[in-house]
Amino acid sequence: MANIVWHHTTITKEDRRARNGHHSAVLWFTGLSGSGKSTLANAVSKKLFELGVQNYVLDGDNIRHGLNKDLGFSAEDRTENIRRIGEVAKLFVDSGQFVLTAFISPFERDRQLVRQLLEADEFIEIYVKCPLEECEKRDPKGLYKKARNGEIREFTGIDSPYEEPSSPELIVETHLYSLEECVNQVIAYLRHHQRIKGEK
Ligand SMILES: Nc1ncnc2c1ncn2[C@@H]1O[C@H](COP(=O)(O)OS(=O)(=O)O)[C@@H](OP(=O)(O)O)[C@H]1O
Ligand SMILES: Nc1ncnc2c1ncn2[C@@H]1O[C@H](COP(=O)(O)OP(=O)(O)O)[C@@H](O)[C@H]1O
Repeated sequence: MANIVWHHTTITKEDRRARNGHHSAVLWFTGLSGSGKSTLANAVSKKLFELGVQNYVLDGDNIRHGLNKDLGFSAEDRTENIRRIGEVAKLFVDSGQFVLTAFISPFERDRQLVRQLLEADEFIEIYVKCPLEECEKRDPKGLYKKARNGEIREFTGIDSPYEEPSSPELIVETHLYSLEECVNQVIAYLRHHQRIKGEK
């Protein structure tokens, strides 16, 4: 970028991690609308909070009301949505915290670009897997019904694609396991890979 010089901060990411007593990373939840991304991200956030792990949830609906309110659901806008969220997530990692992101993020390439923004141990892709039929049955916001009626266009899974992650760190199947079991699977992953302390 012309005439813009990166300013190095006095307090480093390592300083902040040392103060917090834990690693920092992105937990990137991806999946269809209604698969359980928000529910799961918030439940994992609560569990991490109880364990004394600094964390914050970035959620699709909320970000689209503020930072990304200029973006719609065309492929280009979804790509820009994920690019900005990736940059924000990186700032959270730099601040020494865990950041849990709950976005459909339907394109493999966009998720890969976010992964490349971060160090290898800072990006944990969690595929929140649930069959379309089940998501449609849940329809927590009534959006699938609208999409089927033609009231919403370019709806993921109906007339806009979802590309399954090719090699996620974790797959959580919300139609097979309870919310509590899914939370435990995420926490177990973090402990097993020494991202947080504790036994499992
Ligand atoms: N056309 C269309 N397709 C998909 N989703 C739609 C659409 N229109 C509105 N919504 C609502 O917006 C939420 C998805 O926003 P995201 O930012 O996660 O989408 S994306 O990652 O840019 O694809 C999504 O939220 P979740 O249900 O939490 O996934 C929907 O509530
Ligand atoms: N194991 C599970 N994990 C997460 N959500 C689940 C699970 N089982 C059922 N659900 C339900 O599925 C719905 C998921 O909605 P939501 O979290 O808004 O999905 P998304 O953010 O992916 O659109 C909620 O009504 C939630 O109670």
